Amino acid sequence: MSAILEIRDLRKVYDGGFEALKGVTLDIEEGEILALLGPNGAGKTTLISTLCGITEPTSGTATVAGYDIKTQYREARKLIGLVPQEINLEPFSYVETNLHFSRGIFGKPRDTAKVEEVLRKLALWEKRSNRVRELSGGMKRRVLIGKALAHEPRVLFLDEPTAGVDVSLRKEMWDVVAELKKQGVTIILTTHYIEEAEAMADRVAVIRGGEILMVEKTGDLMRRLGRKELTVELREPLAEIPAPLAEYDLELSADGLSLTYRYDTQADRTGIAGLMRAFSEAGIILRDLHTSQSSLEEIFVGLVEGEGEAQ
Ligand SMILES: Nc1ncnc2c1ncn2[C@@H]1O[C@H](COP(=O)(O)OP(=O)(O)OP(=O)(O)O)[C@@H](O)[C@H]1O
Repeated sequence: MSAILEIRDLRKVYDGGFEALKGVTLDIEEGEILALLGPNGAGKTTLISTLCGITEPTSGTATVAGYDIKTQYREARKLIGLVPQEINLEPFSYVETNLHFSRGIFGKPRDTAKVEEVLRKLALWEKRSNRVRELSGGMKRRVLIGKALAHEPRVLFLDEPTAGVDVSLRKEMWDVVAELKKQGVTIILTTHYIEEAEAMADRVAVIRGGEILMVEKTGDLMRRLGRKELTVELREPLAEIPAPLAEYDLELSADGLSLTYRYDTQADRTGIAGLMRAFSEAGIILRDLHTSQSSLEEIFVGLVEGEGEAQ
């Protein structure tokens, strides 16, 4: 896979001096779903708006399929579809008309077959002749996605697709996103919910205070989320991990004086009792023990705190 979006040291300082993006660098692979996870005010919308050309970056660069978002704005923007957070549809407009109109804005010729394809993909074909006001909330959100897809973009931004929607609608949205991924669309979605990132995303980028704190595959992230570390200080240094301890996930420090054991707090058994027995059988004398949470947990605790402050 190759990167379709390359973001390099992107900064945004708003008029008045507030620095909303502090040098964001990120690559997004073609066909992947990336969740941008962060508390209120983290800079998620600013990042999306900057990439879509709604907000000017103060410095740094970004390219979409090689096109620079500033110097080759038109080419770059054509490749992007943006689904905003708010439902901003004209209530009396017809579903199908919205999609035709959207294609027109991007200078694409009228294409009934293409619009039909998008409407079918979003299970909206039966509703094509309905007015927006006659649709359910979930359908309206799908029309927004349809509008964003009508000009055949390669990258789709979904800004909080499920903010304020009920559980069944949230699941419906997850299914729509999964279907789009199958069709090869690259998707970047913003969310406050770890659960949502887990359900949809291939990778998660955590943003806070205008900085990307980490980017990681969703599966790895979830595995690490429930993990803790036990550090065992030894009286005598070890040259290597002794054979009786080989079955445990242990890491020996460079000075040989401490061993770190990672365990899953959500597992039925942490394995600590067995590990302690193995230490004793191997004749290893312990000086001290302490546990710590993995840094990822700290990041998430920090995120939750950040969210609390903003509300
Ligand atoms: N036009 C603006 N002028 C000045 N500051 C702004 C402007 N737009 C956003 N900000 C500030 O930039 C920071 C990032 O805002 P942004 O909307 O990007 O965050 P977000 O992560 O999308 O938050 P939310 O989850 O609440 O939508 C916030 O502190 C916000 O107040």
